[in-house]
Amino acid sequence: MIKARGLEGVVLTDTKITSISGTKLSYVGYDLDDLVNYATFEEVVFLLWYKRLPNQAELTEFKENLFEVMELPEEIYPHIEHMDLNKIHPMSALRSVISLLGAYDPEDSLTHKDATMEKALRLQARILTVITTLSRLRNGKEILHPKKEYGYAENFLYLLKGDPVDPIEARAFDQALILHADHELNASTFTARVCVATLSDLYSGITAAISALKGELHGGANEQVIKMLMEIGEVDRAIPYIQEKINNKEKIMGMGHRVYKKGDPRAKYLKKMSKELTRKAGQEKWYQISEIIEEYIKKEKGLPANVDFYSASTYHSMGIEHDLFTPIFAMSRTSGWIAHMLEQYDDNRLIRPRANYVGPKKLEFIPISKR
Ligand SMILES: CC(=O)SCCNC(=O)CCNC(=O)[C@H](O)C(C)(C)COP(=O)(O)OP(=O)(O)OC[C@H]1O[C@@H](n2cnc3c(N)ncnc32)[C@H](O)[C@@H]1OP(=O)(O)O
Ligand SMILES: O=C([O-])CC(=O)C(=O)O
Repeated sequence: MIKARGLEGVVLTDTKITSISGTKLSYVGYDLDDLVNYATFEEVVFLLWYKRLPNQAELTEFKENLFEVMELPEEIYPHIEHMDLNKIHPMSALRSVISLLGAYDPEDSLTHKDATMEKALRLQARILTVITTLSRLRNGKEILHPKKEYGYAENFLYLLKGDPVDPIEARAFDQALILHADHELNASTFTARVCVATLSDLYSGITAAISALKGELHGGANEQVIKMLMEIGEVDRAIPYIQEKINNKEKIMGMGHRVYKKGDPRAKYLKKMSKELTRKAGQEKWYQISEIIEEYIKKEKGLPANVDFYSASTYHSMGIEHDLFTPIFAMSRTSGWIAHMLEQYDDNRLIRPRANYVGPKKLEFIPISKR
């Protein structure tokens, strides 16, 4: 038996979705740099699911199809209204509501491909509405309805904050969604694939994946980054704060990566966005503190910033609530999770590794009355 702690370096499967080579990242053969500069999130979702870029007519239809199913079904609202949304973390609420949406979605056979793609569309469209609805309800705001003329990123910002949607923010947010859309066999994607490899459905896979993304070693790191920035508060406190953490052998959230040892290719884009948007919001200090931390950790520990690091100050500068950062990651990654689950269905084998037993052996059984 081969043993690899944390499955480091283990190749589970072939994939046609995402490739990581050194510090180069591509989706279905397209360089991330081109996608982030020239594509929209919807084009990337289409690419991940259908393994080719859409033409204009296909993209228009895909966007319309997403829009058509964006509203939440009526039967979901009583469940949400029963949740104490000011106490429950939105990532937990999201996990539960996605599971509920699955309960109300028809249980079609997995061999019925069209039905599976319709489910995929409903999931991608409604995860947006779930997050914005959770936020608006807990803030006592009326629920808004998606607008057909808005793209996915714009609709998210609109449903969250209302009009007007700032075009600079909307483009940055769209790019952030592209940057988070897929990342090969990260922990949550692996979780989704393990789940559906039992021939469970897409909702089960997404619920499982959200659960895995929630942890702070994975997607949950972005919320921890903003928490850290807020604790630091001022530029001159950054170095002493980080030094103390390092002396206490604590991890610095948003730094380090299992695969990228020399740099995460997504981080430079988020860094640029953070610089521009914090400046636009008159909050440049969050970018400055982040940059000090990044340089210090690189020099002292040789660790690069990952995708979660600069997304924190970027989203903060857009006025997004901090506990929505990880749900937003989930919203984007739903596209990649779905792509991977579809790929898993296409060439499925149950995922079932082994464990090396190291506990006690041949113990004498003592009946409960004598223990
Ligand atoms: C979207 C994403 O999921 S990106 C990752 C998001 N997660 C984070 O930002 C959390 C902070 N980072 C980490 O915990 C890690 O770097 C991970 C989990 C991302 C990758 O971890 P692994 O490849 O398993 O590395 P591992 O945790 O074993 O660390 C190796 C060494 O580097 C150190 N290290 C790794 N990351 C950090 C960090 N962020 N801060 C300080 N030290 C770190 C570890 O303490 C360990 O040191 P040691 O060998 O002296 O014990
Ligand atoms: O690939 C990983 O291990 C984590 C990551 O960066 C991601 O999921 O985007």
